[in-house]
Amino acid sequence: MTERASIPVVVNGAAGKMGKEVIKTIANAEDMTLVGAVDNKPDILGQDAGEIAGCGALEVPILNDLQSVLVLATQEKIQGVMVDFTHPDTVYDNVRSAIAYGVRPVVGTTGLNEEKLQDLGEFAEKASTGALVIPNFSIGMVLLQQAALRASQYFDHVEIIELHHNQKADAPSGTAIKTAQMLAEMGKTYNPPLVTEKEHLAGARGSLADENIRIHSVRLPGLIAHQEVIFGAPGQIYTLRHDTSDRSCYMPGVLLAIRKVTELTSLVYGLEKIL
Ligand SMILES: NC(=O)C1=CN([C@@H]2O[C@H](COP(=O)(O)OP(=O)(O)OC[C@H]3O[C@@H](n4cnc5c(N)ncnc54)[C@H](OP(=O)(O)O)[C@@H]3O)[C@@H](O)[C@H]2O)C=CC1
Ligand SMILES: O=C(O)C1=N[C@H](C(=O)O)C[C@H](O)C1
Repeated sequence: MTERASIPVVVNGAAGKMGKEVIKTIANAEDMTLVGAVDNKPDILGQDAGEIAGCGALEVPILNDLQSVLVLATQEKIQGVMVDFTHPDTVYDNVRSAIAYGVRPVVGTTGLNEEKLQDLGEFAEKASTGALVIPNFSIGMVLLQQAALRASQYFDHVEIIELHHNQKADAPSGTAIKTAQMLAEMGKTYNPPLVTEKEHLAGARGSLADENIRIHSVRLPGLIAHQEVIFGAPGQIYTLRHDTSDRSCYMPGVLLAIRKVTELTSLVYGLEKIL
């Protein structure tokens, strides 16, 4: 029997909340090998990524130099994959570096706007390198978005509320932005105004996304990640809600993305496109 070669994976943001969960997951995946780990938290540099993630030593030190770690992902039979859960300010550069080294990015980090996504898409296309940008890896969110698209055929009024832990750097969430984009792609403008509104406190009506969809962001300790899409029509409200209680909910999606990206030659945006 021929043995399938293992996919070499580098995790960027290895000491973060998502990075640690990803490292534990890769350590248990038979078809993947963690070959490198990157983070910029000074106190953990040089320490074993598995020990930091809480799954026991993996003989992979956490380093602070993405370029040299990417090289490690190019030494194996199969082209490597970089999983990125870092920060909105750094993700664009990380993805460009990975593609430049021929390492396929699987990006969970939010904050890539349309212009940057377009630019990365063109770069990946030129390099014939697969890349996945996935604002939300949970299956429940994909199902919520699909239900929202169906509801949008019947409701003209909709608003989005996203609620997250208060360590989140960006607002609104990447998921809420993607949900609004998907609703906007249905080819209609929502929420036709009935009155002239005046905000007595700036931001009271949330932020205005594509096609007049408003997004409201809540940040509180005790929350993880939650989203409501609320449709309204005379005499009725239809509410879709997704709640995350543990970051393990993202891991089946992350594993799927690592496997799928090795088959792609361009950039794909959204988990729904690879299910
Ligand atoms: N797509 C999805 O399903 C999900 C996406 N996310 C997104 O993932 C991202 C990370 O989230 P989370 O894990 O909660 O955040 P954390 O802050 O817990 O983790 C991020 C880690 O990356 C490190 N880091 C920051 N900048 C760099 C850099 N330039 N190079 C290397 N390491 C760096 C941070 O170090 P330091 O603290 O020292 O800066 C930290 O250890 C966010 O954008 C979040 O929105 C989160 C959950 C699910
Ligand atoms: O920061 C988080 O936690 C999350 N970020 C992603 C986003 O911004 O949509 C995904 C999920 O909501 C968790």
